[in-house]
Amino acid sequence: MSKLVIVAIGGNSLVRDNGRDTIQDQYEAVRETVVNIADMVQEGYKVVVTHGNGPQVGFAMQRVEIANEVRGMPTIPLVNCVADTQGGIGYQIQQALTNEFAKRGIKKKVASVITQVEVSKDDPNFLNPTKPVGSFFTVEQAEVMKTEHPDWIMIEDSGRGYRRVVPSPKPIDIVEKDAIKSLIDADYVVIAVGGGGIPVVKTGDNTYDGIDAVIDKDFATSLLAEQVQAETLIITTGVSRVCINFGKPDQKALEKITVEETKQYIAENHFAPGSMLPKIEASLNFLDNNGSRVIITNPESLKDAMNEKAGTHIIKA
Ligand SMILES: Nc1ncnc2c1ncn2[C@@H]1O[C@H](COP(=O)(O)OP(=O)(O)O)[C@@H](O)[C@H]1O
Ligand SMILES: NC(=O)OP(=O)(O)O
Repeated sequence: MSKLVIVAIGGNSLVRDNGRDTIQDQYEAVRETVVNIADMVQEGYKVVVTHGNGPQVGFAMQRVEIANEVRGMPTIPLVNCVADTQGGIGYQIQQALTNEFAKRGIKKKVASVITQVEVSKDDPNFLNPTKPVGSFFTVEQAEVMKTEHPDWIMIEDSGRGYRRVVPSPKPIDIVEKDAIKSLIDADYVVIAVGGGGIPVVKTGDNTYDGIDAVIDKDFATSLLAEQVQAETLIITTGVSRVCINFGKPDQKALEKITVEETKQYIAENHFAPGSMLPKIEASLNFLDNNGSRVIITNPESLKDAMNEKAGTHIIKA
């Protein structure tokens, strides 16, 4: 049986125009990304796909708020916006992959699983929002947004501008993990934990309720990778390699790093919170829980990265 690889697609890598992309533009970005995933399937890898929703869920929240302000339409809770984006992006990936397989004559079925992810209502991250969502704003635009929306909390996101942040509790369990495993065993390419999963809290034995938050998809993906015993975790994002001194004149791209070196770079603050740091922490979690290797790269480098010709590779020692 081929080795199981989990590929996480970054939400920002599916958006090209900071909130002005049409659905067709978003589909085109998905289509370009799945070409690289189809290459991996064609090479014989068994693949599970996860994806982010940071930009998209922020756009959805804004649509809801504008419809409420302008037309008095009922608001939609954040947890439902997460579910909507999980369905919308999952649909695009599912259709684009199915079409790509048909074009190449690959006999593989694709299925998305609506995935609830359990969190704790006592998670301290509910009191300290850190997950950037929606568009990037200049400092001047951010000031206007804060005046218009006094309840918004905004942070600077990796030198790319200011963004609204929402609470991001840590994932504890994946409610639909058995369904996901069954589909993997039945040889499906499975799309799961979209947008980090729909955040839910346990209300009893096998009962759940939604809670407003956006789970980091890198943490949810690493938990899924552990629960389905994946061998390799690949996180695709906007950069081909992780860097130290990112954005500075002495920036250096990393090709292969050990867990110990990675911990040292974390201690030296090389990875920005809310963007690269969660990817690195999720990678270490995965390696700590029986994962073999992690690759962080951009979608177009996927195939080369599998052959160690691209990407940043994190290994145990
Ligand atoms: N040390 C670093 N090395 C490379 N990229 C970094 C680093 N620190 C921050 N970044 C930024 O983080 C981005 C990835 O985070 P983000 O765009 O939030 O993720 P996602 O692709 O999951 O939406 C990169 O595209 C880059 O702009
Ligand atoms: N939910 C989430 O982590 O999304 P991004 O990958 O788009 O930030």
